[in-house]
Amino acid sequence: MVLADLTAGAVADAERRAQSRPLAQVESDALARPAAKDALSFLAPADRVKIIAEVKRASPSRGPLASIPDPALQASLYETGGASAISVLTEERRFGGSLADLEAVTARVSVPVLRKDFIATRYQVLEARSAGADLVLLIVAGLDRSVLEELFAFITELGMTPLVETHSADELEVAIDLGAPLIGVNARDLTTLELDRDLFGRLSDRIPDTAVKIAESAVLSPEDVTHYRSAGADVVLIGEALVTGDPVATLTRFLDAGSIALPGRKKTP
Ligand SMILES: O=C(O)c1ccccc1NCC(=O)[C@H](O)[C@H](O)COP(=O)(O)O
Repeated sequence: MVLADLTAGAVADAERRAQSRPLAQVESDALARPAAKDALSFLAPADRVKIIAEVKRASPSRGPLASIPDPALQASLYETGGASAISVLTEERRFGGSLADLEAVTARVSVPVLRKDFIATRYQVLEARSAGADLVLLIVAGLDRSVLEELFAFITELGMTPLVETHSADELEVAIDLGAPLIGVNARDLTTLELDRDLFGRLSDRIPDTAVKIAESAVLSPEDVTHYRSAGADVVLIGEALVTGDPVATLTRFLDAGSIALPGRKKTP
């Protein structure tokens, strides 16, 4: 199963890193960092869609996408284009990412940065904070409930914001029970890699208005952004469409396409 393999590989890679950088060291590096940015204020619902733009070199579903020799430059172009946050895929084996990418990006941009990886241990969370991350992804389908709750609390304790990712009504219930402030619905089934761009629209009404509603994956055109926005997305997370061509121009077109006010949608506290 893709998700289980990705998670096992990410945990094994973190265990390897822990041999040269023990937990006590990464913890002290994490605690020495300036406070994480308040991601919720950057991603709060507004009269237009917001975008989390992803630094993504490759993926299991699409293979190599772009070499991205300078991830910090890529991220700064995203910021120039109007992204409200940056996602950095740090998984090494199938996405070609690294913690060094994350560290380079957090050093360059002023918007919050998400560590996008297959997080299953406190060590990985501490690595995220020590590299300057403001947000950490937790995938409901990849974690036992007790681990999910523990990591959610730990991320919050470290001053970061968890983005809780779901792909079904049942997983959404878990995210809501946790009190997740940012709830993502990924169009991609991480066990089969199939895409369902309509899933967000089927689930979005169930997400409480107190949470920021994030549609993830499968945006290739401005029409896809309009589709998600019209279905109630506060934020859209986009990878593949931004890593080639001119990301500033693409983001401008995407933001224009999501410039639609959602009647009745109030700002989160
Ligand atoms: O992208 C994949 O193939 C993939 C496979 C297995 C687990 C996760 C995967 N991607 C992570 C993501 O969720 C996306 O990178 C992100 O939502 C952006 O998606 P896209 O705009 O479709 O590149």
